[in-house]
Amino acid sequence: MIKPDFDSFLLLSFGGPQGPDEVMPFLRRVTAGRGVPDERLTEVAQHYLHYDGISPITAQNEALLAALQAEFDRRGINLPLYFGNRNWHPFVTDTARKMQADGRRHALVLATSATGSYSGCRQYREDLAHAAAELDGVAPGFTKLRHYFDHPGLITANADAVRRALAGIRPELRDEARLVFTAHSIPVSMNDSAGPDGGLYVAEQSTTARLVAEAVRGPGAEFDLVWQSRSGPPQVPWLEPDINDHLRELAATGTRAVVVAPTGFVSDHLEVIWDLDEEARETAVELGLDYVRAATAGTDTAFVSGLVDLVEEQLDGKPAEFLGSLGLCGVDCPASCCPAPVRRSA
Ligand SMILES: CC1=C(CCC(=O)O)c2cc3nc(cc4[nH]c(cc5[nH]c(cc1n2)c(C)c5CCC(=O)O)c(CCC(=O)O)c4C)C(CCC(=O)O)=C3C
Ligand SMILES: [Fe+2]
Repeated sequence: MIKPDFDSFLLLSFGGPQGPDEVMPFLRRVTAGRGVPDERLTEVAQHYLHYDGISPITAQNEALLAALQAEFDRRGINLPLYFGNRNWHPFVTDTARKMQADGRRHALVLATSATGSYSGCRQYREDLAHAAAELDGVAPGFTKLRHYFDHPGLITANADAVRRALAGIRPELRDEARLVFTAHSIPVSMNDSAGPDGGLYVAEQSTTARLVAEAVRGPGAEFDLVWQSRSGPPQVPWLEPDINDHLRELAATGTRAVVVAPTGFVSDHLEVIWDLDEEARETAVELGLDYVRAATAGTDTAFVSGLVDLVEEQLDGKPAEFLGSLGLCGVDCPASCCPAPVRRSA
């Protein structure tokens, strides 16, 4: 295949409400056809309203864009940057229309999910396809960058954050503090069908967690990978254990301190600050655990530089460094990979 001439860059993300009136429309949009019960929506709406209905994710993506722009400038990469979301303004369809009007023909796309799974990879591909289908005339081409769950930039940023978090644990408990990594829970069936051979989501999340734990504490370091932010109807199995149950289990078996690192997310968005800084912290306090939450990669310089390495990998065909052994999945996914779940009504 002839390599396309890339002329633009698109940051593709989830989106979040920017005021109280936007909360319910946003939640209905996210969960349309997904069988998420109304009680769950009402509960999640309260989490957003706790922050005046403003999800931090949009400002965080704008900060990431500015950091990427600075790194592009530093390296002489001359691609204009665009930003679009799946679920809220700026919608990727509107962004694609703007790109078309600006004469852009082929964009490199960075999704704010570092791993495979329907929600984190295939659905973003669908979002791009829908956006292109909405346009009159020739739509820009979109080439998604590979998954970066094992990229040294992401690992370094998270390892530095875990070290800073450990420094916040009482000195006498620091060495014994348990390293607990979290990622978004997904339905077990979604993990079973993730990647060319299934199970890719858990495999990639485990790789990130292991690489970060080993960067901090050396080869063979112990760690736990658990899940947060479960949605869906109660009768459908999702990945377990939940972080709160896990903290109870740890406390019951003698753990006195934990650092919780949400390595499954790239910014401190609402699911991080609510589920970990409010809920899980409260659980930990009740249990008498020392608890410090590590920051996500955000605009960490190692992370941003690593992302730009992925851009350069596409521009000059030079493979970027990666530490894991799961290959370059995320660049040329087979069509059968990470299929959409069966739609259901609430
Ligand atoms: C794998 C994954 C990621 C990580 C990859 C990625 O980053 O893309 C992620 C990220 C995010 N999820 C987010 C928010 C929500 N996710 C929900 C619901 C769901 N998430 C799912 C999966 C994931 N989600 C799934 C399988 C559902 C069930 C409905 C469905 O099958 O689609 C719901 C509905 C209400 C509820 O929580 O029940 C909300 C509000 C926000 C924004 C936070 C903010 O506003 O700052 C972000 C970044
Ligand atoms: Fe989600």
